Amino acid sequence: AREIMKNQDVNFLNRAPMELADKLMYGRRDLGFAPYGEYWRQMRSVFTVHLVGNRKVQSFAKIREEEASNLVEKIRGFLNRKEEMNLSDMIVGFTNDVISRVALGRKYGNDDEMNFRKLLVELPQIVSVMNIRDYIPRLGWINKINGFDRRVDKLARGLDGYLSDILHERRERNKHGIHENGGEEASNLIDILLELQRENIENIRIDDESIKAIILDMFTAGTDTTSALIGWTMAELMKNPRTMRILQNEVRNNIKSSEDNQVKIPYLEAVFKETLRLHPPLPLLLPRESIRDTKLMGYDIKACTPVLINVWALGTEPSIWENPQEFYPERFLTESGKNIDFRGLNFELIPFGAGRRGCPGINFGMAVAELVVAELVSHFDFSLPNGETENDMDMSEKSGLSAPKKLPLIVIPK
Ligand code: HEM
Repeated sequence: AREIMKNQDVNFLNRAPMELADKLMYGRRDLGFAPYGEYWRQMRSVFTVHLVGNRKVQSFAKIREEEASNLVEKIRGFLNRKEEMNLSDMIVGFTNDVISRVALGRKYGNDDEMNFRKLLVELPQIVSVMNIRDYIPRLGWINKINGFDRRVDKLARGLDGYLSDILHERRERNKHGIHENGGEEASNLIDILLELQRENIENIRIDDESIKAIILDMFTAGTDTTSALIGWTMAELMKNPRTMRILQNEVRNNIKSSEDNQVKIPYLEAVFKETLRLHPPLPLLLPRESIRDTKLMGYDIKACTPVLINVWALGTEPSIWENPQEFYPERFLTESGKNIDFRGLNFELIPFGAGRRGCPGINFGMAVAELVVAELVSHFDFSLPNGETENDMDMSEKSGLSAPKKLPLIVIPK
């Protein structure tokens, strides 16, 4: 992993071509699936500087907080009824609402918008399917027979229709230069992209298809990954009541002693590192591809060789980690453990990848995940339904490019 993403990063900067990305992301005009080259470089700079840079992530704090409060209120609705609820579905809905508000400046109210929401939820699920045609082209006919091709075409048409309407609507609204927040600064990503398009900043030519593809990136790359992380964190906390109790105490004490909910809680960070170690949302990262012939640890690698990096194996490798299958956040609080971070420098823990093609949305995703988990564990205790205990919990993953929990997490809140 270090050889590919650090020492020879420049030789492995391409993404392996994926048919679904061609169809759904306007011929790979997004960032995540764009082939290596000038267009990718420009979009990467637009993304990291203008869309998910630190200042931007901070400016979306209010949206995160409002949506986390909405989730807490929804869960409160279950309290008196003592009913079980599907926490996994609620987490997916929450993540989607945050990203929709940030990206599109809107939430879903009427039926038409709810249809769009359904498509946005379906998008990352479809993209994460291991498409047989990418691996064994001769078996591609299977996708025609089982209806997969039709489903993808319908999804692409549906998304494009809604996104074109939204672009038109935002252009009309922004004609007078007044943004939703009444200020001069655009408050959502689609407005920022339209502004960049108008002003032709840094000589980057952004057409409508680039805007639509970049917006879809937020949903493909941002929602499934972030909700898988939140879902796994809650599942591991339910499975490990000792850890849940320590975390609840830490969070509740911190909230009491501080007005500022941006404060870092070391135990919460350790819980996230431990979850990302055991359940990386993209266990094989996003497939890369070599851009030229090279020699890798003595082997000859041809140009255009697809590369998969098994970060799940790195996170559970017994020669690196003590009791690797045990959920034990304290390992990240010891003298040696506290220096291990997930930002691409410590190759034993690289759930966000590393190097120039590493995830640009780390701060965005972690800000959403940290806030909502802190809110959930500080407001509620949770138990399992039907007298189940933590030993009965099924912790298997769904298979695909992303790996959320296979069975939904059903809980009773108190
Ligand atoms: C817990 C949440 C997340 C995880 C675990 C995650 C993980 C990853 C991984 C493993 C990659 C591939 C890295 C590589 O090839 O080295 C990636 C790429 C990417 N991620 Fe994330 N991600 C998360 C959240 C987000 C969010 C919230 C956004 C958007 C705001 C985002 C946007 C992207 C984009 C655009 C790329 C492609 C970058 C490129 O190809 O240049 N991610 N992510």
